[in-house]
Order: sequence, then structure tokens, then C-alpha cells
Amino acid sequence: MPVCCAACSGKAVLKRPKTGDALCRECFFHVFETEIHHTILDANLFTAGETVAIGASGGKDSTVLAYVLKLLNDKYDYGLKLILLSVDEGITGYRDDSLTTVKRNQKQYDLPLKIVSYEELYGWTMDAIVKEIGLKNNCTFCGVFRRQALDRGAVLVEADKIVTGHNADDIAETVLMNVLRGDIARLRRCTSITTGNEGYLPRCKPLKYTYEKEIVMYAYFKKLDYFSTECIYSPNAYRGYARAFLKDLEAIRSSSIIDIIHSGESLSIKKDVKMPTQMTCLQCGYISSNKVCKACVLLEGLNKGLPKLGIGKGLKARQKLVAAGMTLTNTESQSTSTESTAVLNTDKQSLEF
Ligand SMILES: Nc1ncnc2c1ncn2[C@@H]1O[C@H](COP(=O)(O)OP(=O)(O)OP(=O)(O)O)[C@@H](O)[C@H]1O
Repeated sequence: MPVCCAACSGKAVLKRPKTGDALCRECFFHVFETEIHHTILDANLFTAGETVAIGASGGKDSTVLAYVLKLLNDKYDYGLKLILLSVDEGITGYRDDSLTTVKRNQKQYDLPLKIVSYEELYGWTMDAIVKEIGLKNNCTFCGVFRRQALDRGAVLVEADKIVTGHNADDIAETVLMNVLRGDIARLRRCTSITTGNEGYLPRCKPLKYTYEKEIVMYAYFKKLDYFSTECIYSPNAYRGYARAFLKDLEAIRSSSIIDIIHSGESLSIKKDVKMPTQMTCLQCGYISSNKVCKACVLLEGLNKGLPKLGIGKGLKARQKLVAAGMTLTNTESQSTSTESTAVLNTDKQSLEF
């Protein structure tokens, strides 16, 4: 006997991963889009007239984000100017192919597209960086440079905000990883739907409560055009363990993902926990949690033929930086320990959008 849709009594074609409800295609589209609309409204993410840069990697998350944002912007008259913003990290056989997908999306969704590249911004492609540093710490460079490249691209297109396709699974994983690493300072911030206020370009995650499985289903039923290959340089082992653990929890109880996010949101951090402060990099003028930003430290290392400069913990890293002729102020030299640890935590950074 065919299963009926829980919403309209038509023929169900799927079981919704988030709630277990049997739904027909149209009702699934409706709840999926409406939930994102409510996330946007509840968090007051946008104001009419704003230009919003969509971080577009060509993958499923950002493709669904671009599609749904365009749809909601038209349907509910948000009054936003949407722009696709892609960062070309210079990874042959990966990013070149995914950018081809973004170029197709640009036509399909009729949105402007801006591409910025590591080569033009930093003088290095990831292919060249991997040749220098190998596969061990390359994600550090990529995460740090991408974060800044998105900012720089957004400034070029005069965007008021950046949105990224981070989904509920990504955020729950980061909560777990921050707990496992004891990184309490980042634990609270990683669940924020908007980061980077206080004078910096805000970054928002409209898919914060959207399950990855539902994003895949939505993309499948809508026949969206996206690129699904994993990055050839990023084994990202630790996140992989958190991901596998989360998937096990989800299989036992599907609400685990949202429950973990809610736990992260509800945590209160003791006053004496040192929180990173944001400032402007003295060298490049972009956002930083130290006087000289991680991107400048890493770039200096590459340009000096010392690619491991800035990678390492505490005293050793400070000694390497000073030996390489990088001037550290008192505060900086005291904070280098925290800074360098942060440099190592690449996948954490990629979530601090
Ligand atoms: N090269 C890029 N250019 C522009 N935005 C990017 C790029 N890489 C990542 N992003 C943004 O950061 C988000 C999270 O990136 P991550 O690398 O975790 O990819 P993901 O979870 O596989 O997402 P996607 O499916 O969109 O690729 C993406 O959804 C996208 O919005």
C-alpha cells in the first residue's frame, strides 16, 4: 500500500531525515524552503537593499544555498542583491572543475559571479604550496587564505554580507570537535549564525539548522547541478572522526544533530575564559586576532622559502618567526602561543565564517 504524505495525503516519495515524516516531493520542497526562510527571519539575517555575496564552491551546500536564497528573495521580496563569489585556490583537477559548475550555476540562476584566486591575491596556488609544504599542513594555508580571500572578494563586489553553505551537520561536528579539543573559547562562537560583526563584514549561515541529508535530497529532487568530488589535498582526519560519530548518533536518534547545536548555543562560558579579540592586521589591513594576521605570517614563510614558518606551537613558533625577521610586539609575542595553536586548527577556522 502506498504511503501517504503527512502534509497533503498525496503519495509520499521520501522519509524526511530530520523528523521521520513521510512526504511527497512538493511538500518536502515547501518545508525545506520554509524552514530556511524562518531561520533567516528569526535571526534577522538580512535587510532590504543589502548586497549579499554567496560563497559558491560548486558543491552541494553552496549550490542549494544559492538556489534557495534566490527563490526566497524573489518569493518573499527580501530586496537583496545576490552575487556568487568563488575562490579559486588553484587546485588542478578539483577547483577548476568545480568552478566550471559555478559558471553553469551563474547562467542557470541568472546571478552575477566574481572569482578571486589565491594566485592573484597571494602569488601562490595551492598546487604550488603543496609542492613546498607537502600534504601535512596544507589545509592550514588553504583555510586561512580562503577565509581572507572571501572577505577580499566581498569587498571588491561591495557586499554587505557573506553567506556560506555551512549546514547543521557541519556545525554539530564543530561543537563536538571543540569539546574534544577543549577549545572553550571557540565553542560558543561556532554555533553563532552570524559572525564577524563589530565593524567587519558579517558572515551568515542560513543553512545552520538544515540537515546535510535533506540538502542532498533537495538537490537530487530539484536536479540541481553541483560538483561532488572531495578535495584531493584534504584528508581532514580529525573532522572525519567527529563526522562518523555524529552519523552514528543520527542513526540512533535523528534529533542528535539539532540537540548538539542547541547544547552549544546554550553553553555559558566562564568569565575568565580568554576569548580571541578581533583587530586589523598591521600588514594587510584585514581582520585578524593578532597584530599580524595568520595569512601574512604564512605568506611571509612561503616567500622566504620557510613554508613551515607560523606552523607550530608556542615558543618554537615564536622563535621561528623572530629568526625569520618578523617583528613581534610584546603583546604579539605573548599571544603567539594561542595564535599558532589556532593556525594548526585548520578545520576549526574554516567553520568560523
Ligand atoms: N572555494 C570556495 N569559494 C567560495 N566559497 C567557498 C569555497 N570553499 C568553501 N566555500 C564556502 O564555505 C562553505 C563550507 O565549505 P566546505 O569546504 O566545508 O564545503 P562543503 O561543506 O563541501 O560545502 P559545499 O558543498 O558548498 O562545497 C561552502 O558551502 C561555501 O559557502
